[in-house]
Amino acid sequence: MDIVVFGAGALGSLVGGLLAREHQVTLVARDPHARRVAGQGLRVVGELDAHTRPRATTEPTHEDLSCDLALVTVKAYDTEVAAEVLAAGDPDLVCSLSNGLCEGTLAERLGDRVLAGSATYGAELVGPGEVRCTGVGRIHVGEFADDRLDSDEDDAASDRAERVAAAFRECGLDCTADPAMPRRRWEKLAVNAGINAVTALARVPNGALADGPGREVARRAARETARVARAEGVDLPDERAVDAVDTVVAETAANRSSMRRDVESGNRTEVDAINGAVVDRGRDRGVDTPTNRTMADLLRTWERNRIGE
Ligand SMILES: NC(=O)C1=CN([C@@H]2O[C@H](COP(=O)(O)OP(=O)(O)OC[C@H]3O[C@@H](n4cnc5c(N)ncnc54)[C@H](O)[C@@H]3O)[C@@H](O)[C@H]2O)C=CC1
Ligand SMILES: CC(C)(CO)C(=O)C(=O)O
Repeated sequence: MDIVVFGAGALGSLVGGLLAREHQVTLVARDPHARRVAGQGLRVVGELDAHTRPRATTEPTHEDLSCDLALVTVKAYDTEVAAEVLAAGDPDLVCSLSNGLCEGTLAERLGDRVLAGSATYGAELVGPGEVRCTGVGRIHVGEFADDRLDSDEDDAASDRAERVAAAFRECGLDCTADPAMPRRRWEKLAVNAGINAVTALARVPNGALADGPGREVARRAARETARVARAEGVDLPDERAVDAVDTVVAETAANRSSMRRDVESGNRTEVDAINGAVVDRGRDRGVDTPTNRTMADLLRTWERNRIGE
């Protein structure tokens, strides 16, 4: 496959670097990372080990963007720009692995070429040209557009999702084509809504939510997310969302969540696409989301002061 990875920071470099084992991959990244990858290739260290030679550029051409698959791995708040740039090319398929509900923004410009995706691999950029795998996880891809989804969730995944998953597996990535991506996206949103904001605000590792008051706040945020999902027609029971939070807390106990890392390094967070999205969609559907609203307000207060508005 001819694959473009748009926004090759930590996750995009890990996935793109591994995909370059078998496919023609172009990383769209920023310098000095792009320059180093173009010159010396990309090193994957940590829990996985690889040295591959994807192409890398800061300014993709129309030809670069006319590929079989464009993987979007920018932070959620950069999705609109990613959609705009990709729409100037001609990718056959586009799939976001970002957290938050980013597919709608992509579909506005790229239509039914958009697949939904989610990733639980852990990645950190060590420096230019080098990415560390901090956790071997799983990738799921599947249909996003309503008119392409089968009503029976037990049905097989679509052919095009199967094709993408097979291309990932060829390179050693654990990837499954999922016929029930809407539920998976909302379940992941519940996990992020529960864990990320609480750990960022309380400055604790994920494992601190295994018991005590932090656990209760995370569970409340996840239950609210499940209620909004159901109001949108997605079958996500409260217990399933809460179990997902508990499982990820146990599996990533020693991790600093991405939102905590953002806050501790003074960077913008993805709160708008996570807790903010739960609040906004809840408001549209008449579902109250007080826990998510409070956490989103607190994080936005921090963000506004960080950038001196
Ligand atoms: N890092 C991880 O372990 C995981 C991350 N995610 C999600 O994946 C997304 C990406 O996360 P990270 O890779 O950690 O973030 P990151 O900040 O390391 O990577 C995003 C990259 O996109 C680049 N970028 C943005 N706009 C660009 C443009 N117009 N042209 C070229 N490059 C551009 C940025 O420079 C940055 O390097 C987030 O939504 C995150 O929540 C999901 C699962 C795991
Ligand atoms: C799953 C979790 C919570 C792991 O830390 C994550 O996705 C994140 O930190 O953004």
